Amino acid sequence: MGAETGRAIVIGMLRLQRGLAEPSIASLFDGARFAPPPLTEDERRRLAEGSLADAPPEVAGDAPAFVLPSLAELFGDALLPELRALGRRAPLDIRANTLKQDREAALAALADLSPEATPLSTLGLRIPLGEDGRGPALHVDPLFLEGGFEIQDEGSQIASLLAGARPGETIVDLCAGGGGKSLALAAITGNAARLIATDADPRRLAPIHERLRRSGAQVEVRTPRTGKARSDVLADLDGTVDRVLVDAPCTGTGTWRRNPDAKWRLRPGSLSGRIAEQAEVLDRAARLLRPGGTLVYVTCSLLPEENDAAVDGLLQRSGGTIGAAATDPAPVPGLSERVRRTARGIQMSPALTGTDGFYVATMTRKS
Ligand SMILES: C[S@@+](CC[C@H](N)C(=O)[O-])C[C@H]1O[C@@H](n2cnc3c(N)ncnc32)[C@H](O)[C@@H]1O
Repeated sequence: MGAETGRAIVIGMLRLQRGLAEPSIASLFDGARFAPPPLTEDERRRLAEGSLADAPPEVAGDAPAFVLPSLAELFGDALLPELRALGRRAPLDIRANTLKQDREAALAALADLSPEATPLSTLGLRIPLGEDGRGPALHVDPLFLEGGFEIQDEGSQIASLLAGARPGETIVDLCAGGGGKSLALAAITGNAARLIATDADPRRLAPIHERLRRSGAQVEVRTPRTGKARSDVLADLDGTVDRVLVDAPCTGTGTWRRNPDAKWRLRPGSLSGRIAEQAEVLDRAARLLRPGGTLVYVTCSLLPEENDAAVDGLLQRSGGTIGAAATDPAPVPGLSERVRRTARGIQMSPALTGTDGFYVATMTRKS
C-alpha cells in the first residue's frame, strides 16, 4: 500500500491474506461509528493496480530475511509460491478416532458441519470455516466428548501414518507433548502395540491423561521429575525398543499459517537452540533402539538445518551404528506424487501437499 502505517498494513492484510476484493474492503472502511474512515482514491488505486512483483522476497513472501537462504535451499524456484501459501489461513482438520468409529461414520455423525474427507490422510476430515474464518466449537461437540475424533492437522496425521507403527511393537513417543501423535499411533495400531509416551517437560504431558481417557487409546505415560529428583524414565528400555518416534522440538516454520506471529518472533538464537535440542533427543532415541529397530524423526519445520542436517548429524555421531532408511509414502495414497523429497526424508508444505510443513525421515539401528 506504499506505507507502513497500521491502516496500510490492515488493508494489505485484507487483500493478500483474506483475499478480499476492493469493494469488500471498501464496505469495511465505510467511516461508520466504529469503522475506519473510507478508502482514499490513492488506496483504491493501489488496491486495483498494486503488485509485489518487484518487491524483495522478504516483503513479497512476508518472511524474516534471515531464514530465506534456508527456505530457498529447500524450495528453489518455488520459494515465493510456498511463502505465500504459508501466509494463507490453515484449514481445520480433525482425525477420526478409529478406536471408536471409522472415518465414514465420523463424516455421517458430523454431517451438520459439512465435513469432507481430507485429500491425503485416510483418517482425516476437513471442517469448513465460517465467513469470519472461525471454525465450529469442536471441543464441545458430542462426538468429540465421546472421543470420536481429535483435532489434528492433516500433516500431523500423515506424519503419524508414515511412522510405520505396527501391532505387537514396543514404540516410544519420546517427545509426546500433549499426546497428539501418541493417540494417533494407538489408533493406527488398534491399541495392539505397547506404546510409551514421555517428554522432557512434564507440564507438556498434562493434557495427555484426559485425552487418553476420552479416546480409549492405551498408552503408558512416563512423567519425568524435574530438578534434583530428575532421572531417566526410559533407562529400563535402552537397546530394546522396536520404534522410536522423535517429534522434535523445532522452530515451527512449517506452521506459520497457523501461528503467523511466530515468524516474527523467530530469532537466529532460537534456531541454534532447537538444533542443539534435536541432537540431544536424537542421541537419546538412538540408545533406546534394539538392533534392527526404527527411528522416525519428525519436525514441523521447513529449515534444512533442522531436518536433513539433524539426521546427518546423528548418522555421523553414531559412527555407523545408525543408518539412513527410506521413508515410504505408500501408507498415504497420493502423497508420493505430491510430496517433496529431500536427501534424507520427505517434506510436506502448504503449496505442495496442502498441509503444514512437516518433515519425516527414517533411520534404523544396524547393530
Ligand atoms: C513438537 S513438540 C511435540 C508435540 C507432540 N508430539 C504432539 O504431537 O502433540 C516437541 C516436544 O519435545 C519436547 N522435548 C524437548 N526436548 C526434549 C528432550 N530432550 N527429550 C524429550 N522431549 C523433549 C518438548 O517439551 C515438546 O513437548
